[in-house]
Amino acid sequence: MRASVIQIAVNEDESVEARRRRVAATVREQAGADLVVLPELWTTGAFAYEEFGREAEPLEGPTYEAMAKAASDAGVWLHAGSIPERDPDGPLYNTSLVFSPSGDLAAAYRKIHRFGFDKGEAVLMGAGAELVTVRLPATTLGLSTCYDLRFPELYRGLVDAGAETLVVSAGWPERRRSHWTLLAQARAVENQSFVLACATAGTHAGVPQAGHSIVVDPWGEVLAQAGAGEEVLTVEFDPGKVAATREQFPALKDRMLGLQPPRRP
Ligand SMILES: O=C(O)CCC(=O)C(=O)O
Repeated sequence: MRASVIQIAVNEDESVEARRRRVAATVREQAGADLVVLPELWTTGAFAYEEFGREAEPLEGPTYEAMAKAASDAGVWLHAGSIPERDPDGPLYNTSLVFSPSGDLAAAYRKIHRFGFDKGEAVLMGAGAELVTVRLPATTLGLSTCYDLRFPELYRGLVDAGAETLVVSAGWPERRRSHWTLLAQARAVENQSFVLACATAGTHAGVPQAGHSIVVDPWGEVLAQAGAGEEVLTVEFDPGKVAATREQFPALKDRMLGLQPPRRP
């Protein structure tokens, strides 16, 4: 299976519309790949909080239209990263879109863990509540977004739902880059799954982005990692390695569920 992880630079000197056109053209260039992955909130930038409301789109808005067409033009499965979604009946959501090679929407995932503690995304957006997997011909994707990476129980839920390839679409800050690489490898090892983690490059809202998108195999080996700038990371991997790893080292079968909390003295 061939995947292209597109690490987009999100800088303020480019309009959202220009970036949308540029990203669509880059997706089209990936014809021949099985799967293409984009980062989180690449229209606005994950830290450009003031832009969220201004650039929010209905689910089937301009980014949806452009990405659906790019997926079908290239004939690829496209994880189109996330958009600030305006729910007509509710708040904004940080919503990832996955398109099939014919350009149909295969899945939408609303980010469950919102970042910012008591500001930014945590107060501006609503929280998703549903785990999302997507069946591809060769593997099952489990979807997650950025800060989700810090919450291992989400990934266990995805694995229980059949995920074999964990996709993390992110806008991760440079300041915590070491956590990014460490957590991507940890999620791969503990879940015996591939991890495809796509981040942004550039600087927006004064926050330098980490870049360093990464692909990790179910044994925790790094198959490819990007540098700091804009880059397309192309990787070939054997989805059969998930079943082989889980069979040869069946740690997932040794989970002890339903543990009792400690007794009070
Ligand atoms: O957890 C982190 O360090 C970064 C998370 C983040 O930037 C996000 O979820 O947008």
